[in-house]
Amino acid sequence: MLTLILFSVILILIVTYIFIQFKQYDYFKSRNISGPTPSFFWGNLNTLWHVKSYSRQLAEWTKKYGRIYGLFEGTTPLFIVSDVEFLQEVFIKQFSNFSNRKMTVFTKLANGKRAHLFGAEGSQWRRQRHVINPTFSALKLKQMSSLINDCINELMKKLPNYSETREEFNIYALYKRMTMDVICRCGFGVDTDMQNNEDNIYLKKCGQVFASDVRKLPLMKLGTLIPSLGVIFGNLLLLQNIVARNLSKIFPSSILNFQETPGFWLRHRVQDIIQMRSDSAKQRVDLMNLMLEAASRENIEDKPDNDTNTIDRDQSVPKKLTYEEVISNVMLFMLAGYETTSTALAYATFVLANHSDVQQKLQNEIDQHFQDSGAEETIRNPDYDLVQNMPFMEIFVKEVLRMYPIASTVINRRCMHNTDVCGIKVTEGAVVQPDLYTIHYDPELWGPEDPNIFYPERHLTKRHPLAWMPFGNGPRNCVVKGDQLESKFNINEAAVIAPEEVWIHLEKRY
Ligand code: HEM
Repeated sequence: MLTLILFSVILILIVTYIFIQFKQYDYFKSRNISGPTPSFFWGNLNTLWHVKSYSRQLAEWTKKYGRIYGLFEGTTPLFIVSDVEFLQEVFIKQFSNFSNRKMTVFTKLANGKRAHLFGAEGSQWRRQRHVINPTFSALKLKQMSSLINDCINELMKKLPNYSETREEFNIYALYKRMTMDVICRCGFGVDTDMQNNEDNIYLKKCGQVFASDVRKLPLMKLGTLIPSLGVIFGNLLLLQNIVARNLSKIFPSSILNFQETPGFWLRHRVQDIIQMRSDSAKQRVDLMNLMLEAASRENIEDKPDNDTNTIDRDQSVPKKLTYEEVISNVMLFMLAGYETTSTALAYATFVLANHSDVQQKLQNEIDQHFQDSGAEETIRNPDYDLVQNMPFMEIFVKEVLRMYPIASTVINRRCMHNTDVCGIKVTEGAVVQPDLYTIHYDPELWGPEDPNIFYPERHLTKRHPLAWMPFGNGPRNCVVKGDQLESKFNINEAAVIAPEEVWIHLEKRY
């Protein structure tokens, strides 16, 4: 009898679960929004996990289903949008309803003590952004110019060898090493020399972090499919790493090769460095120091979310970070800056190699500035102000990132409170994901010149505020501001759309 009751309860639970799942798949139909057919349990993930490019697939579906269509990650509904008015509502006007990103296993894991700016939510995010925003001010970046220039000069020493032999070489690899040196010096406080030491362990570990697509880890996939169990999968991932780390200490040369993931390895190194820096009296101007100045050993109580749309003007937010948060953010800057910036530089080089007219214009502007400034020191060490005064450089960079929006997949917003956007009901938990390729190549937004052509001057015409968003948009955009574009390239996520290699050959001008 008891067996029969138990069996009936389990059966009812399974049937209810299946019924709720099926019902969820009516989400877009009930709103008259079309989209590719989801399959039971997976939603559209089975397709998305197997396509070569997530962003290109979204653009393909936009051609078929229109400017707003629906997808499912497991049972989570995703609005895929290339309608800029809708996006303006979500990213700017209704920011308080859409202040967080899509939930991932890492977001769940990072919630609480360990959260960094990218993953933090609500009032914790607001406090962190309040502290970190000034760290990326023009003044602070200016103070870091010499650290950055040293790394660029190291790269410049290498390039003449290639122009003399006129051999083709993969410049992307050199950019990666240079970018990592910059990040380690500015963010990490370690004077690495990866450009001359290819075996550097930090370079290897960072390379490994990007080589493996974390979204495809089995525990990450499970967390995406069943978000309600995300905390459990996240903690299993953490446990797996703690066990591997301790086993590798006990059996350092075991044939079983116990290893924590590269991300966890990096986190522990950052922890050691922060400890050293906090104990040392020596000061240096870098991102780590700027954050350590705001670090507190005390517990920080965040007030309940007050739905403020502004960050800088809100004086009630405490200007403090915990040590755990400093560690997480140093790690974040390292990962957020490395792949994005080196890839952007690689695309910029690709464009210059293919457009001699653009190359010439940029060269003229640079030559002109150096002639005007005259001083030998400025020529060797161009600073932030000099680079800010180059209008063609600015539109060139903007056009590179319009055609190659490298971090488009990380731009999304999760609905926090049921609301209405442009007449469509969006419920708590649903995600809005812009289809950036369609937006950036939309002739209505970017014409009359063909958006498929590299034409920097198109940025001289005023466009829709949401037509260009390689750094996202609204209060939760990239922490390095738009007016610091060029320094972004100097300063420096598997979400980055990157080429494998960029082979070029150099010729001496004189
Ligand atoms: C070409 C270079 C870069 C590109 C294309 C880029 C792109 C992006 C994008 C698309 C986002 C998401 C924005 C949104 O959701 O609206 C983002 C966020 C972020 N980026 Fe960047 N980024 C770049 C460089 C950097 C650098 C150098 C750093 C720091 C060292 C950085 C730190 C961050 C942080 C901390 C966030 C999270 C902001 C928040 O949630 O409040 N990025 N970035």
